Amino acid sequence: MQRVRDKAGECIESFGENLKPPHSSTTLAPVVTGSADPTAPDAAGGIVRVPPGPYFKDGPAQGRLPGLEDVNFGGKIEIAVFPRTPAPPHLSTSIWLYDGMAASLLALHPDFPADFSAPSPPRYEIVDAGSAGRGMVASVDLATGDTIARERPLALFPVAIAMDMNDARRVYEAVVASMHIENQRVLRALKNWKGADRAPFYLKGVVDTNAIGVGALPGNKGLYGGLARDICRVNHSCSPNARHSFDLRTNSFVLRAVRPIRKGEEVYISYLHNPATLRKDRQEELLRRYGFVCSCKYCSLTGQESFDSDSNRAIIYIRWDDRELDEALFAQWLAEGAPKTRPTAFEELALKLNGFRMAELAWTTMLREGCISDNLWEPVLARLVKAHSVLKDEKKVRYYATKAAELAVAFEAGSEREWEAVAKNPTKTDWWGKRNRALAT
Ligand SMILES: C[S@@+](CC[C@H](N)C(=O)[O-])C[C@H]1O[C@@H](n2cnc3c(N)ncnc32)[C@H](O)[C@@H]1O
Repeated sequence: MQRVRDKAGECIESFGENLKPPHSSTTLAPVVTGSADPTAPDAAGGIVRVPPGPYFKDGPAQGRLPGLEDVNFGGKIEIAVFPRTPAPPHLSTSIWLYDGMAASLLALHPDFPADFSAPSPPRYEIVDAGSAGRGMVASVDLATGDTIARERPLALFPVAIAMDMNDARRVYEAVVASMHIENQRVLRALKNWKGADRAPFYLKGVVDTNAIGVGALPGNKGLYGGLARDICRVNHSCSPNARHSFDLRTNSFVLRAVRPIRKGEEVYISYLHNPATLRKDRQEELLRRYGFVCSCKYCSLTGQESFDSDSNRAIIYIRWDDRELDEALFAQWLAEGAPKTRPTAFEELALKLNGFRMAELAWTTMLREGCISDNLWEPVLARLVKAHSVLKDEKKVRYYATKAAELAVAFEAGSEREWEAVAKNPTKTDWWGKRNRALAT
């Protein structure tokens, strides 16, 4: 993993550690360089080594940057502006690339960046969000799985960079200088919440504060992060109502609702590795990695409510960690059926812990806590659909399969069609009536 080091060799924390898993990376094709339109930073859109120019300077930047040629750490660095034809600022992205990466990118996606469509009219507004600064609110009612925003990044950067800090600063400046002047203005408006003590230089502070996960790009294993005009304004919640992803082919961030969001409600994503952890651990992680004290609804709870919230997170966390045991218990429940007589106190506990009840507990806890775990929703809903199929409860099978279909869209699981088919024909699954014994409740 590459890391920024300062002169003394000290490792400087890099941004974007919350980034989502890498995209598939593959190989090669040449990139055209040059510029046809002198008013655009790189109208030809291929690789250019851009002039150093002071970043945030008014006026287009173009041409070659002699001063960057000696910057060569972990491979040669190039700065590419895409697309290759003149594009309006909101469709133009500057990318910090290492040797061979542009060719790899174009080999994988020769039409990179492919066209995409964003919801029109827009479904959000950027507003003042109080102590958290600016934030995004929904301007229409949104259902689970709905696309809230789709946006091309202003710039993409490697998450961790191994080079002299002053060299790193020059490359950052060169990336910004290569950006369309309007995009430089947008970048200038983004906040640096890191402060001098947490970022080695101002621009890195801006990137570290605002970058969103992209994953790995073809031709390099390192993770990338990107800045975007509006999606960067989405604040964090430990119970987020939205989730973002990056679509490499179209070079666009996608923001989707993971539960219904009402018009006027703020949109939140999670910056955490795993939001299903205790409040003090979440707060510690956010402070350490992002330098802010979380003021989300769940971190602001006090007394019994805060205790209950921690208990809910523990249930979600444990269930996530406990898949194998869960499977064994579910198999046991299937094989043995439920007791037909009223259970004793001890048996009642055992009944609560069977594989079916565990799934119910995990699902209702996730709903109560507003925290849909990305690793847990599908196995849990699959379990509930199977269990209710076995019990021939058509209504419940339909309900849980519909929830799964919606979440499959929100989490881009690719299984929405299968879930829709189950919801449509609950009695046709291979689990229907498989265990022909009633569950005692
Ligand atoms: C990616 S920016 C989000 C947009 C930012 N609010 C703005 O004004 O541009 C991340 C910064 O927003 C603030 N922030 C985001 N979520 C927060 C939360 N739950 N509690 C407090 N501050 C938060 C922090 O200062 C954080 O460094």
